Amino acid sequence: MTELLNGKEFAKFHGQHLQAEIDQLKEKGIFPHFCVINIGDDPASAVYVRTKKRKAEKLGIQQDIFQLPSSTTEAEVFALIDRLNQDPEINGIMVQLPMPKHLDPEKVLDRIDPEKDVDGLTSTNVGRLWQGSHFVEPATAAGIIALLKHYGVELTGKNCVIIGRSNIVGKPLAALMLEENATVSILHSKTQNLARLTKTADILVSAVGQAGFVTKDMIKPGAVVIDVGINRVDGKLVGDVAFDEVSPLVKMITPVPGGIGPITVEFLMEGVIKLTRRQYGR
Ligand SMILES: NC(=O)C1=CN([C@@H]2O[C@H](COP(=O)(O)OP(=O)(O)OC[C@H]3O[C@@H](n4cnc5c(N)ncnc54)[C@H](OP(=O)(O)O)[C@@H]3O)[C@@H](O)[C@H]2O)C=CC1
Ligand SMILES: Nc1nc(=O)c2c([nH]1)NC[C@@H]1CN(c3ccc(C(=O)N[C@@H](CCC(=O)O)C(=O)O)cc3)C=[N+]21
Repeated sequence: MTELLNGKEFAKFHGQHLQAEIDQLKEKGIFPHFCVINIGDDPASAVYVRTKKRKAEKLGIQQDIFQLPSSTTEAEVFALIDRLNQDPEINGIMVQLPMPKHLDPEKVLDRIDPEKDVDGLTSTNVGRLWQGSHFVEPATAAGIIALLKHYGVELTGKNCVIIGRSNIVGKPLAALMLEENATVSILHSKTQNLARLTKTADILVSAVGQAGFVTKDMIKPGAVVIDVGINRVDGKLVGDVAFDEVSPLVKMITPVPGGIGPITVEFLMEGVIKLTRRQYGR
């Protein structure tokens, strides 16, 4: 029998622990506060920003959303980030991706104080991640590891194959999987004979962004499949995995929607709380 890894439920479960932590902080007079900067009018980003807002509201985390026009200059974004970096009331900052083409995402993200970097995407925090001295992790990667542990999936010595090498998903997940003693392969658009490699996966993660990308001929029977992809097909939300043909072959699989998406949002909030604790701990 295939087990469905229910991200929505896991996020709810995890949220209860997080809520208790937030309540404790509030008793001490500490009110976690984070900011989302969204530049431009990408429709998907608008949805994610709203989802984060709802989640933060539910948990009682204070938050400000800065909606900037797509014509925003680098100097203007820097000025805003600098102001938030210096504001002692603000514990976490994130800049929604993608940003307009004329802005250099690496440069913009690097303007964030690493101590307030909720996404863990500043070069300092990426370095710490690969060094094993990290205090905040990119939310999707952290959430995937937590989900697998929650469902009792063994990672030590397992072959983990990740399709996609983005800074936001593929690379950070590879770092965390290594830390969990998995043997990691990262596949991308120049990889030859993809299926030969995906068939070695005990844990297969797809973060490509193409509906129907992972098909049954790419699967080792009994594998655990994590579908990070978010694609809209005829107005419907689907992942990268051809779910109907793949799911009967596997031990466990995440659905889309209701899989990694809700977990990502949950772990972004956890990032805010971790950073808040750290700022008050010093
Ligand atoms: N559920 C969630 O919480 C989240 C979901 N997402 C979703 O995950 C997906 C990936 O996002 P993100 O990581 O930002 O993606 P990017 O678009 O930055 O990267 C996609 C990756 O897929 C690789 N790729 C593209 N085509 C192929 C191919 N034919 N064969 C093998 N590899 C290929 C690319 O390779 P190359 O590097 O060579 O170009 C690249 O590394 C998207 O659908 C996004 O919406 C993203 C973040 C969070
Ligand atoms: N700086 C930055 N950090 C991010 O973490 C970040 C980002 N930029 N840019 C875009 C990606 C994507 N992402 C998702 C968040 C929530 C869902 C989510 O909640 N999905 C729901 C469905 C939501 C819907 O209905 O559209 C689900 O899968 O069930 C999905 C994807 C975060 N990202």
